Formats: sequence, structure tokens, C-alpha cells
Amino acid sequence: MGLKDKKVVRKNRSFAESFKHAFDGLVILCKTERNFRFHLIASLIVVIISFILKIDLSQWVWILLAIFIVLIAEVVNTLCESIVNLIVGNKYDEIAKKAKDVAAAGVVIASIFAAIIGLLVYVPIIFGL
Ligand SMILES: Nc1ncnc2c1ncn2[C@@H]1O[C@H](COP(=O)(O)OP(=O)(O)OP(=O)(O)O)[C@@H](O)[C@H]1O
Repeated sequence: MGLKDKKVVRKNRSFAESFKHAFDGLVILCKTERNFRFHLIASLIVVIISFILKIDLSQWVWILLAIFIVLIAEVVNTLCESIVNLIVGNKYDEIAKKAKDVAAAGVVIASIFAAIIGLLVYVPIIFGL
């Protein structure tokens, strides 16, 4: 193993370095997590529809809240999966299953919240209520 292969762990030295690593995390999410990509594309479609329907400021607040809660739930889900895999690897473990299933349930709960917000905002506009 050459010198350049030796990677060391150290604290971030600046805000810029912290931000760079956070950005790396975003790239990893987009490249490796199919569900995160799906939610990102769905979010983009929702934003475009919202512009077309000319929703007002308070409606934008609710829609953006719903979008970001789902994305954050996906981040927590991926984080949980990574930590569980790091600890147990491929070994079957009931607690690992519980952790992953509960994290996935968080995404489902966030998605239900987003669907309810979507109905409350768009149905009255579309049906002129
Ligand atoms: N080590 C394990 N021990 C027991 N069950 C596990 C283990 N790893 C995964 N599972 C089960 O398999 C399911 C799928 O796990 P996996 O790691 O493939 O998640 P995933 O398909 O990436 O999930 P998501 O679709 O939420 O991204 C988990 O929800 C869990 O029920």
C-alpha cells in the first residue's frame, strides 16, 4: 500500500471544509440512493406545478416544509442503514432489522404528511373550492 492510499481521520479545519464534506454527502445521496433521487425529482415536479398554479406565500411555506421533511427523513433513513451495515454487516440481526424498518417508517410518515399537505393545497385550487 503506497503512502497516498493511507487515509486518516481528522476534524474539519474550516467552515469551508465542513461544507465541502456536507456537499460530498449530498452527492453520495444522489448517486447511491434511488429513493432519495425519486423524492428529489418528485419535489422538482411539485415546485413546477406550484409555480403553474400560482400558489400563495403561506401555501409555499407548507409545500416546502413537506418537501424538506421527506428529504430529511430519507437522509435519516440512509444514515441509519449505513450505521447498521457498519456494525452488523451482512449478518442477520433482529435489532438491525428493527432499526432499518423504523427508519423506513419515518420516511412513510413524512410522505403521508406531504401527501396530506398536497391535497389541502392543490385540491381547492384545482376544483375551485
Ligand atoms: N442485518 C440485517 N438483519 C436483519 N434484517 C435486515 C438486515 N439488513 C436489512 N434487513 C431487512 O431488509 C430490509 C431492506 O434492507 P436494506 O439494507 O436493503 O434497505 P434498503 O432496501 O436500502 O432500504 P430503503 O428501500 O429504505 O433504502 C430492511 O428494511 C430490513 O427489514
